[in-house]
Amino acid sequence: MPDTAPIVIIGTGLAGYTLAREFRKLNKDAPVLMLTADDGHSYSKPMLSTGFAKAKTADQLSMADPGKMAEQLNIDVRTFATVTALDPDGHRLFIGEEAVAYSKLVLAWGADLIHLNIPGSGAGKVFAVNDLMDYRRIRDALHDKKKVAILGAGLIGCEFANDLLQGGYHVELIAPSDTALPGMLPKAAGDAVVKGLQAQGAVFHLGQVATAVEEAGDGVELTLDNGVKVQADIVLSAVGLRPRTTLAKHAGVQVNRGIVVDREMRTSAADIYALGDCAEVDGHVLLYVLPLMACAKALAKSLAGEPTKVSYGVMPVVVKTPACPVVVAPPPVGAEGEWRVEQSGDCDVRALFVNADGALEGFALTGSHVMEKQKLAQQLDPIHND
Ligand SMILES: Cc1cc2nc3c(=O)[nH]c(=O)nc-3n(C[C@H](O)[C@H](O)[C@H](O)COP(=O)(O)OP(=O)(O)OC[C@H]3O[C@@H](n4cnc5c(N)ncnc54)[C@H](O)[C@@H]3O)c2cc1C
Repeated sequence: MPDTAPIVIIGTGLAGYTLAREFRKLNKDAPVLMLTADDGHSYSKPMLSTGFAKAKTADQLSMADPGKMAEQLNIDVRTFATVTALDPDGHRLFIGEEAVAYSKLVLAWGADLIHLNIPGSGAGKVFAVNDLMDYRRIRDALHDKKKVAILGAGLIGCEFANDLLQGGYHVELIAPSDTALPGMLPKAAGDAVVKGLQAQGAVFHLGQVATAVEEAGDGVELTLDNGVKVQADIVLSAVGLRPRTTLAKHAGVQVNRGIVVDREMRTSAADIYALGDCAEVDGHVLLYVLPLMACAKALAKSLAGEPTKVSYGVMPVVVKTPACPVVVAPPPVGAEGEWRVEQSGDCDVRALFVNADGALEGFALTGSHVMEKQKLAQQLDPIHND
């Protein structure tokens, strides 16, 4: 490895750019090279599922182009530079045939969309949104159109349903679950979200999967497994994300559900770190902004010479469905206990996850109960206590 090799960060999402910004606060001039497979614009990904309601174009959601980021942070940014392999022993990575040396390497390359591969001639009208370029594509596809079929009723499916409804679109959601946000919320709270979105005009096909997607006129027709046909201008697939692990695994870096890192974001390979949607930090795979911010701050210090462990506090997740507001602090994986649910009206649910000793381990709040977030969060133990 040449002495002059830069710190290389792969990924210019919130994880990559936040790390670069935090690092520059501590070290003004160590060379940093950022590589990204996309156009390198800095944007807030959570805003993508609020863009139709606010009538924002992709350009309006971009906060800075890569040139501006490079100038602001005194870094190099290479766009449309897809890393194809890692060579941890040689302290190199590859962009196709080109080798790039690093002193330290940070993997901030996010998560892959899960694709369903539904058979039929309409596959070209199935979209998914996981970055600003996807958002640009779906906005273009929806120009002058009115109807969207959404596959999946998880966080992203429900947020886009709410957003598209607010933007004036007709929305039908198709999901195999029996309620919204399954796995994240107890059923009563998921049902409150379903009712809230229905009140805004959404049509739900729960307990169903799409078995075919065929072109029909300018749009598509989906066939559900109960035989029902759903017509739409386009389909938005929102069936989930999976941390990107393939290149790391091929390079012999330990992966599990995500790229395995300790609380200093160190992978199993020397001088390689990971954070954000691709990382499994101390056993936690949390595809949200607050965890990656905490990781970026800690890793910036470590890269600047002060080894620092990340400390996760209590990090409730706000689901952006104003039709039925939701805040959830899921109980720890494997926690034993029960949901105690109180409900008033269609949309107002307070669900508390309580263990055998009566201690609060998690909560899910909808409607007017979201106001209780702070009070309840104070009663939860942080993920890390030190
Ligand atoms: C619609 C939507 C709404 C959301 N809303 C919220 C919310 O309200 N609150 C919240 O906390 N979280 C929310 N999230 C999740 C949150 O946005 C993500 O956890 C976070 O943005 C992930 O950032 P990241 O930098 O890890 O990954 P990404 O933003 O996905 O960045 C990955 C980067 O890596 C690059 N890359 C990938 N592979 C390669 C390669 N081989 N070579 C080079 N570059 C590569 C990509 O081009 C990109 O630059 C939302 C997510 C979505 C999709």
